[in-house]
Amino acid sequence: MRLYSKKSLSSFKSASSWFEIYAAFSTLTILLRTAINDLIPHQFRSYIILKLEGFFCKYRSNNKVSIKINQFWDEMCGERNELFEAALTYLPTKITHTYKSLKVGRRQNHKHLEFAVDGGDDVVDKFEGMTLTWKLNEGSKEDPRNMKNNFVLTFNEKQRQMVLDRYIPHMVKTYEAMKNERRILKLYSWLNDFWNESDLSHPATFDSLALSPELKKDIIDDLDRFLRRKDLYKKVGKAWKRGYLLHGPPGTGKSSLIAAMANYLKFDVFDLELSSIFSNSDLMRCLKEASNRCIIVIEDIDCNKEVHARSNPNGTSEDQDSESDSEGAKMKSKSFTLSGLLNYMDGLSSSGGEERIIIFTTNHKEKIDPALLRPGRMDMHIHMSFLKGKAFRMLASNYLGIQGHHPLFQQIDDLLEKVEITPAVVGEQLLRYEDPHLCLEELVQFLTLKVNDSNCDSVERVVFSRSIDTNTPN
Ligand SMILES: Nc1ncnc2c1ncn2[C@@H]1O[C@H](COP(=O)(O)OP(=O)(O)OP(=O)(O)O)[C@@H](O)[C@H]1O
Repeated sequence: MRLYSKKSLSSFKSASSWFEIYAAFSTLTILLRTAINDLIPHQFRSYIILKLEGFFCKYRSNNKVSIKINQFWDEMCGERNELFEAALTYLPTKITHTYKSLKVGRRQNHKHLEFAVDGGDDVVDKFEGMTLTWKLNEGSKEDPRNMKNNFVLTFNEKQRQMVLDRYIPHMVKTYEAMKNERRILKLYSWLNDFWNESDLSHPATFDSLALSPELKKDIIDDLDRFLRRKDLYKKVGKAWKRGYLLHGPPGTGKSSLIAAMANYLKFDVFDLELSSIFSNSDLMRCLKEASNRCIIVIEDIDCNKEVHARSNPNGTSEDQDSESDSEGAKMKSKSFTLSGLLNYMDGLSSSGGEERIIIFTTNHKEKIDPALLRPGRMDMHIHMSFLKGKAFRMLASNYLGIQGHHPLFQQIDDLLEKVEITPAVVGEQLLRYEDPHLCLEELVQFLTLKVNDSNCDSVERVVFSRSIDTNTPN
């Protein structure tokens, strides 16, 4: 019994001493907290906390973090995430020979094989001393509409800022360069209120164009200068766009030059038929919907009634008044005017700040409203003329593989000086035989006939006009 009471007494003592320690510790904590709160300013306290966190983070340096890159930025409206596309293109360049899940394929009409990673294996990339691991998570394969794929990029927590500031931009830049290199250019035509897309398969390049070398150089220099001058355009407050007017007879290569420019710049082409535009707001919408880094082409601008009808306040052409009532009413709703087009050309109605090239073509420059032709709207007027000596050498080189001199060249040059003939017609002649020499001999005969014909024509014309003169009563 005594033993029991001694034991309980000692346990009571030890409990009370624990309690005393706890009470003293609590009091000290409260005192410290009050002192810290009262004496140390708030900003200084935050700074110390930050430093302490940083210090302890060092001991957690192997912590991994991940970022997720979804296929769609906004899944509701199907807006694609370009970073996902960038990763999809970039990662196949980073796989090693041990990678097990590579997909290989070639799209229809594409020149290059394409590679893609799939979710079976991680891709490990090294960049500026960092190791980054990519994993593709594929969504439901049963329902392709619900395929919400994503990439998970895992790296060391310490490198978070480096990844965001340097690695991701590096990946996007590589992707842009690869995209440009392999790109299939697109041709868009405005039909039924939207741009219809197809591949631009026109093979023309500046090398294949028969143009005088000086003109070719001027055009290339002008394009290069325009692309280099983004900052200058911004500084002087001009929209970053350049207008070209291509004029000349049919078959002199206006369309071929547009394709050569597109292939040179790697710009898509938006071909706008003005007769499918019914109002200025239509015009603005379709021009705004054209992507940046593109060439907007308005062909045969001289053939467009609305563009001629600037002086008419309603913007409707005179011919329209003679239309039947219902047709007339429909046409009256057409309020597309030249001034709408001029506003766009002046940059008032353009959207983004990216480069755009606008090309008008015409067979009759003299019929175009001078307002459209002034610099700032049409910056460079390019005359596509009939075929002459220097340009013919290029056709001979491209079509027949004749580099340098050929004994028939001088004769052909002389004949070309006497006749107006387009590169399209001569090109057809050069395709007739496989033997280059035979082709040139036939061309000499063809041109000689043309020269004789044109001489006869002019003789006939003189005779005809004389006979009119003699028949005309005084
Ligand atoms: N300068 C040229 N260099 C090389 N080929 C040319 C040239 N001009 C015309 N051609 C050849 O003639 C064909 C027709 O030329 P293109 O359609 O470019 O002429 P265009 O001036 O646009 O004619 P149109 O005014 O009738 O549209 C082209 O497919 C091309 O093969």
